[in-house]
This record gives sequence, structure tokens and C-alpha cells, in this order.
Amino acid sequence: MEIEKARLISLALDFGFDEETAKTGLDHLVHLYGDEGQEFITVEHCGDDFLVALAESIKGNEDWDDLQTLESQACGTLADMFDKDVPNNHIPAVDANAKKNLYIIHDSPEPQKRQNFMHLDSSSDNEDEEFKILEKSSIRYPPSGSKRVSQVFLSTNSFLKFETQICDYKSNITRDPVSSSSNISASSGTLNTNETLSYEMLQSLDDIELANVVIFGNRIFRPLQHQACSEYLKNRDCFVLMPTGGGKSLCYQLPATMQPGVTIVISPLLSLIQDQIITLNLKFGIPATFLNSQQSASQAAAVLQELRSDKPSCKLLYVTPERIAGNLSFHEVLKCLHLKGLLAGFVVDEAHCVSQWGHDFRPDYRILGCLKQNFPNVPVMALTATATQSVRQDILKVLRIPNATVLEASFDRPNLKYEVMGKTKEPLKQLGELLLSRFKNLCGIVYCLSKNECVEVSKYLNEKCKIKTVYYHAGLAARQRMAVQQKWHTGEVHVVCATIAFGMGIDKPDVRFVVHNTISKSIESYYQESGRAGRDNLPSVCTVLYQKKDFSRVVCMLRSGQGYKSQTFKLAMEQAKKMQQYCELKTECRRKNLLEHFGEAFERSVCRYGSSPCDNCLKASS
Ligand SMILES: Nc1ncnc2c1ncn2[C@@H]1O[C@H](COP(=O)(O)OP(=O)(O)OP(=O)(O)O)[C@@H](O)[C@H]1O
Ligand SMILES: [Mg+2]
Repeated sequence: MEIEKARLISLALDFGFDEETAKTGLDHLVHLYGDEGQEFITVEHCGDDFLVALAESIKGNEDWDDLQTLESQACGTLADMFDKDVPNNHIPAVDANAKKNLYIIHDSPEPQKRQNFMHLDSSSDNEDEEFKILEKSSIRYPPSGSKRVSQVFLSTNSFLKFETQICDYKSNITRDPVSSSSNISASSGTLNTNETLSYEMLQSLDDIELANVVIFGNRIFRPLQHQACSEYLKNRDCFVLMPTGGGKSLCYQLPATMQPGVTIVISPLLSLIQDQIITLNLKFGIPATFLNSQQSASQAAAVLQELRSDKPSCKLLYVTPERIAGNLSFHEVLKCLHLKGLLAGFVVDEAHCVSQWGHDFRPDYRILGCLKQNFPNVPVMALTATATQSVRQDILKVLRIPNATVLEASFDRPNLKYEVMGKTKEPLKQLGELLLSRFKNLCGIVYCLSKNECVEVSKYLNEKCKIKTVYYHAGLAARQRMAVQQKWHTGEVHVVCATIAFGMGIDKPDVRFVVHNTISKSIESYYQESGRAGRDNLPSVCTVLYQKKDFSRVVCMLRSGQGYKSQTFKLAMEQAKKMQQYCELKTECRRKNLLEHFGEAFERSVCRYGSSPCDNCLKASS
């Protein structure tokens, strides 16, 4: 009994609880089990309950974030966008000027015409004349009734004009670079409005390459994007594993624009859907809409009606999984689209949500196998940036796509430098000094565990360190959150102190640092959150400020989360423990630890002699 008591105390200390709390908790446990139950007081039998009791004994001090609020508000935003426009053409009217630039596809190219889909209309021009690619937002789909359904309108002019200045454009078109970093770091990969391409060079591209340039404004493909698009267009199931910021969205958005009909995208969160829909409609001019159970009945009915029409205007329909799980009218619409040959494909984004071994399991994702069952000939593409080997197997099984083409890029982000710093006795002062000494005037995120921590950290940095920061959590009103995002995106403020609510959909290219003021709840979450850094592939730093005590706060948060009932609590604790182990690595390579967590074999020398070695590799080589 005494040995078991000592083991339980040591367990509590390991999880960051202080000795006094642990001893009081143990006394309660002994009292609870009484004399007859003493043999049950073991780590194996009641360790988890003991930790839960400890977490509950100290809960109440912190204000955990509630992502549900964020979801309801995202639904509100989307509903507002579509409400104004649904009766006419299903394009959101966020920006009246942008809307003027959009035409709806009233016809789609036939599959056999794909070869010519991106045929460029130069009929009214001298063939030799060189043409200029204009802004992405001015790319048009053909107006209603146009016979040239395969035409892409690049400007308001009645004919296209391209100017050539780039002499060796061809050498910049890269389908599958062996090393992503060398190719992409050479340029951002995105065309500037003043960059121009020769007509011949455009002609030499295949359809997928041309769509990448013309519709998405990208100069090159990132690793595996071209193959993913090509496989999916051949109606093959695909499983795409790419790192955070690797460009997974393009793998399905591009094929969606090249096929007749509608591609159905299942995404777990409305906040993510909101971002995608705004980007597609307003930046690329690709009609996309959404369906969700929180929408009003009339909004949903309008979307369903449009989908039942002979030529639905939208190319991508985003849905949350519960739509698929239990909605008869939606199933009937899918059947109707399929009969007309207009069900182009299914996409399961953030596919790790399928697996209960994943860090973000969504029970509604389990039902998605019915897609392949009901529509065996319609291709399914699953995408994720965070899947261990067991999660991968689970995804293929649950989605019923055992023969999918697996397109797997390394999860490594070579430009990210991973490091952990032990917290000092004055952690806020330490944070301020870190930001001032190493990240002055650079764009970054300071992740905090709770809402009150965000506010406190932001206030300290503003007042004591004179670093201009803003804070962001799900408890802010939608308008306040938008204001924060805007200030950050425009560079008015460089640093945001945020909960994980700020991770979703954040796609700012030049985030130079991500500091975790408190550890993440799992390796997967950490990989996702730190993955907001360096999406332009330039060197960036991911720092964790660590102290054991913070781990007990993570336990409290896990306990308080609605999803963490007793059966999943254990799994969550195991995942949190791995994050703790990552932080406590003394000499081992952190990059190797992260990648091996996802089942990727990794040579330490790659980190050590790479462009951004982790702190332990740096120490080892000095
Ligand atoms: N070929 C390309 N050339 C240039 N930029 C690209 C290319 N492909 C994607 N991008 C840009 O890279 C950024 C990240 O892309 P995307 O959001 O699809 O990443 P992701 O893989 O889905 O990441 P996450 O796992 O974080 O969701 C976007 O801003 C996108 O426009
Ligand atoms: Mg994504």
C-alpha cells in the first residue's frame, strides 16, 4: 500500500501537480476506497481517476476556450454572406466590387473536352502578340450563354492580352521537385501581378499546369500537387499526406474547376469552411457554397434547390460531416447529381478526424464510409497533415478506400527551427525578453492555454515590454475577432496572443515565430499550431516555454472539455504525455521526435546539418 501511494504521488508530480495537492488528493482516495478497497489503490487501477480528481480539485481558476462559440459565429457569418445573395446566384456578397467581377458557370466542359478546357482565346489577336496575365481576381468564368465554355476570361477586355517578359518560364514550372525547399524557396511560387508569361510557354503546359497558373496564379506546383490533381481527375481514390501549409487545398480545388458538376468537400469546422469559401469566391472567382445543420431551413433549401437544377452553378460544396450522417434530403440530392453525371467527387479534408486514434476525433466522420458504399464510382480524396501509421490505416478502412493512391510527402518542415526553453521564475518577463531580443518587429503568434492567459500575456507585453500585441480567443465577439485578424494581416500589430481558436484557417505566409507560452495538448496539436509558422518556406522559429506545472493545467483543460468523457480521457492523457516528453528531450533531436511520432523515419543528420537545426542538434554540433 505504501509503495502504491508513493507511485501515485510520483504520477501526480509527473503530471505537473504539486506535492500538497497530490497528498490531499491521495487522502481523499484512501478515504473513498475505505479499508476493504485498499487493494484497488494502484496506479493501474485508479491512476486516471486520481488525476481527474486532482484536476477537478484545482479547476475553476482558468477560463478554457469554447470552440463551439466560434463555430456558431462562423455559421452566422456564412449565413449572412449567403442570405444576401442566395436567391440570385449563390455567390456571397462580402465585397460588392469583388462580386462584380464574378460570373457564374452556366455550362461545364464535357469530360472529353478537357484537353481544351483552358484553351486561350486569341482569335481577335495576332498570334504572335504577347499577352499579359492580369490579377487573379479578374479571372472570369464565361458569362451565361457563352458558346465557348472552355474559355477562360482573364480581363474585362473582349480579348486576352498576355505580355511576355519571363524568358525562361519553362524552367520555373516544376511538377515534382525532389527537394521542395530548394525549389520553393527560390520564389514564393505565386505569380505577382506584374509577372508575365509568354504565350508559347503557356501553350506548352498541360491542362493541370495551365489551370494552376491561370486560375490559382501559382508559378509552380508544390511536391505531389500535380500528381494528386492528375490521379483525382482520373477518377481514382487518393490519400494525400502533406505537411501543414503544404498546399493540400489545391489538390482538390483545381480538379474541381476542371470537371463538370460539383465536388463535395467534407470539412470538420465551419470556421475552416468560412475561410475556404471566401478565398474561392473572392480571390479565385470559383463559385463555392456550403450546407450545414446550423443554417436556417430556407438557406439550406435554396442551396439544395440549386443543386437539384440541371446545371448547378457551384463547383465546390462544403459540408460538415453531420450533413452526410443523417440527412435524407441531402442524400437524395447526391443521388440526383450522380444520375446526371454531375457528382464530380468527394473530398474528406482533415481526414485524421475519421480516426478515434487521431487527436481530433469526430464521431460523425466515422459514417463517411457510406460515400464509397453508395457511390462506388465517384472518387474520394482524403487529406491530412497529421496522421500516425495507425490513423492512416484507420482512415483508409473507415472511408472504404483500401486501394487509394497514397501520395505521401514528408511531414518535415525544413525551414522551422524547433526549440524548448525552461520557464524561469518570472516567465512573463522571460517571454518579453525573448520577443524583444529575437523577434523584434517580426510577425508571430504566442499560443496560450486559456482565455485569461491570453489577456494577461497580451497586457503584460503591451504595458511592461512595450510590444504591441492583441489577444484572440473564441470568447470575443465576431467583430472583435475580425478586427484582430485584420490588424495582424495588415501588419498594424505583429504579435497575437491567442488560444487554439486562432489556429484554424490561419494562412499568413510570413509568420516568423510561434511561441507556446503553455504546452499543447498533444504532438498533433503542436505540429498543427507550430505549422502556422513559415508558410512562405522562409526560416522561422517554433519555441515552447515549458515548465512541469503547466502540464497539470493541460490535464485540467482536458478534463473540462466536453469531448473528454472518461473513456477518451485516458487517450487524451497519453497524447498529452507525449507532448510532455517532447518538451523534456535533453539531447535527442526534436524534429526526429515529431516526425517519428507520425511514423516517418528521419535521419538526425538532416536536422543537424539542415538550414534550421533544432536546439538539441545545434548544441550537439557546437
Ligand atoms: N503551388 C503553389 N504555389 C504557391 N503557393 C501555393 C501553392 N499551393 C498552395 N499554395 C499556398 O500555400 C498556402 C497553404 O496552402 P493550404 O492552405 O492548401 O495548405 P494545407 O496543406 O491545407 O495546410 P494545413 O494543413 O495547415 O491546412 C496557401 O496560401 C496557398 O495559396
Ligand atoms: Mg488545409
